[in-house]
Amino acid sequence: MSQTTMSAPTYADVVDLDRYPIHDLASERGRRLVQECQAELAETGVCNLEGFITRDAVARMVRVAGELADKAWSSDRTHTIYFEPADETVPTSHPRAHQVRSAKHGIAYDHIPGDAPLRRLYESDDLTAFIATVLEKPVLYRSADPLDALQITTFKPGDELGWHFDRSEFSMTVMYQPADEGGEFLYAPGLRSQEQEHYDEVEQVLRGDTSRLRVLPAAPGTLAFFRGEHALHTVTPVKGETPRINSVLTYGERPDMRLNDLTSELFYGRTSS
Ligand SMILES: O=C(O)CCC(=O)C(=O)O
Ligand SMILES: [Fe+2]
Repeated sequence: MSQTTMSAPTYADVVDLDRYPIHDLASERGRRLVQECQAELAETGVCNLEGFITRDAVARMVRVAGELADKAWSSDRTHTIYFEPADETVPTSHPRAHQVRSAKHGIAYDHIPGDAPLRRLYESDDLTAFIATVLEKPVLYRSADPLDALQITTFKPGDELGWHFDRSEFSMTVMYQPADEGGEFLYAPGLRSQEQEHYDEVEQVLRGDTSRLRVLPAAPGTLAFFRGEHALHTVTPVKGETPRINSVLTYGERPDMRLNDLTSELFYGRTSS
């Protein structure tokens, strides 16, 4: 009797594969998972997969973050929501001139050990293929940025991430430890598009209009993905004692995607070029 053997994925201990069979997308359950994600993305602008990362992998990543704490770059700076220099030709209330504050502690990709659970998952082609399938992209690439492709971020009390559009097309976030209070991911899905900047709508959000905003649920082990290039988003200031710890995994449709020097200096204190 012949038997088909499939070798276990290199990230089999990292993902709850019974619930989220990203190693077997062609199966009926795999196809259903893709369809559910697509429906959620279409409806809410985000696909939020609770319990995607195993409890053990979450605990190990919290440990890795602690062990690498002295490698983290601590930033506390203002910047524009586009991560570009402020436009001095427009009024200060205009989105191109508006300044926000970001303060966080970022451990760059090149510091994360090769055997860390999230690094093994990020570097697996299965995860990239899963996202590409959900987004109906014929091809998708992991970021080519040696610092920003994958990182671990700690937000301590008072830290926050100001309103912004991502420089990368797609991001995934993985939550390891939410804050007791604050540290919420707020977003306005599809606020701008490839064709249109929608400055008026952006300015309304920056002025405090909450009508377009959604909150992303953030239990430990949740993996979420969204089009951060088009959704204006923020992480609200962390309150209480527990630091918020998560990772961002970045992707693009081009194989050569990297941060601009301004953003790299801001979040890692160095550039990779
Ligand atoms: O920490 C988060 O939940 C989001 C991070 C983010 O938006 C970013 O790094 O660009
Ligand atoms: Fe972002």
